[in-house]
Amino acid sequence: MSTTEKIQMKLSDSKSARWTALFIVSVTMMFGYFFTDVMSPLEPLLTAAKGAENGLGLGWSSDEYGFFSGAYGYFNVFLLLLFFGGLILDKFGIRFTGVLSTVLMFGGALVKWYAVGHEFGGSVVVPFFGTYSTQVVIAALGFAIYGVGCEICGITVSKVIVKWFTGHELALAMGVQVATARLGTAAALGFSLPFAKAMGGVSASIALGAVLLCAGVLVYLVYCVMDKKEDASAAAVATEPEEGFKFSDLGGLFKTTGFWYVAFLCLMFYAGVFPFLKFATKLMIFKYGVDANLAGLIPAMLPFGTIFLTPFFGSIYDKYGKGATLMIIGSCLLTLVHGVFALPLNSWVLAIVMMLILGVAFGLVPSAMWPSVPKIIPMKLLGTAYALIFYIQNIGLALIPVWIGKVNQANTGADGVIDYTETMTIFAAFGVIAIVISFLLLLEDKRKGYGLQQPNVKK
Ligand SMILES: C[C@H](N)C(=O)N[C@@H](CCCCN)C(=O)O
Repeated sequence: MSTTEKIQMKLSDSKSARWTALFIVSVTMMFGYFFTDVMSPLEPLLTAAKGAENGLGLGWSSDEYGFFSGAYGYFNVFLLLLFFGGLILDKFGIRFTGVLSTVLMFGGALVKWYAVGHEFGGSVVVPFFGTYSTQVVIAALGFAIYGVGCEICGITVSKVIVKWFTGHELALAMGVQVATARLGTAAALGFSLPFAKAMGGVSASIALGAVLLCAGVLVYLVYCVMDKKEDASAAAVATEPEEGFKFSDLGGLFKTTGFWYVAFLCLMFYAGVFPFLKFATKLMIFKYGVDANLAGLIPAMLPFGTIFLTPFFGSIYDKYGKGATLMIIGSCLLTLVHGVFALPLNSWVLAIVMMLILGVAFGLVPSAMWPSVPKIIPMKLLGTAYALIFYIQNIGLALIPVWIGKVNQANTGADGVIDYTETMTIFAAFGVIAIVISFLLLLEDKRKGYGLQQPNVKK
């Protein structure tokens, strides 16, 4: 049999097979993203006085809400679990790590659901953070466990996509996966608050998320069957044995400057998006005077825009290249939007326009950044590389909500209204740093020839 005939036998060379694999893992991630943001639009209820808002208020402070929101990243960052997750992925493979991570997500969700649905007396001192009510601390514990699962699942899915799409439509596939995930975020931002109100409790939205995560475990098991078939077909056509992961290879990863630029761009860019979303619903109410029942819909526009734009920009990158340029433009837009949010302009129309522009930025940077990683780092280290990037990003996801929660608390007037000028200036500053890093990445690409400005699809 000729080599060409052998290559055709690989399962991932079948267009329908690789897009089916992508669809399956994307659905698992979508359920995860729903859960990640299911609490964001509930901030007005969580921070309303106990029993207020038709008995739905939980009486959390802004500081407690910030502590809880950051919990997603605590175990990933402080216990280094995400870093170990990357090593587990490279060592034990996609099937084991994927199942482990989806089960962790589901388990963490159950703990959070239990915490929010029950009354606990007293408070707990959390070293270095502050003193929070027992309910907040247990909910944060559940969210921290969930966060470990979700992040490890994220790096696993990234590796799945690189495995199936290298040499094909890699950036488009990553864009489609991210777009599907954004559907989950949009659904959470748009429906979580009305759902909680209709069902008579905040915990109802969390329960819905937990049910979806349970389905996510089952969906991933279906992917495992496909993955096994792909491995069998790849082994049948392999001409050379694939080089395995060795701990000694990590040195090369640490010495790659381009890798660090991507990691810090990721930290700064995502610091300006995900933590912002956690506070955006209340921003719309207090700064732009939007009705509390509709306020979640404006932040929900952000992920909706990216559903179309991320695959669109991904296919531009696949066909025409210019990955570093796309990242620079995205970082500039992020800065513009947060800069405008910091200004004393209170029109809700402006808020909507800015949210749409942020959606463009949020389409541009992820569509170019994630497919650029395999151009800088070899496949055998990809799990660890994605894990380290996610790790550094999680430092921001863990600590920035805590910081913003405290800033909002400090800027809350006697009437309970928050002045968002300082908060939004902080977010704008993240954008400025992202611009600088993305230029450095472009220069490094010119120096090292990673091919970030080159198309991904091989003609
Ligand atoms: C939150 C998570 N760590 C993250 O960064 N997610 C990215 C998508 C990563 C996909 C990589 N192939 C996002 O933009 O949501």
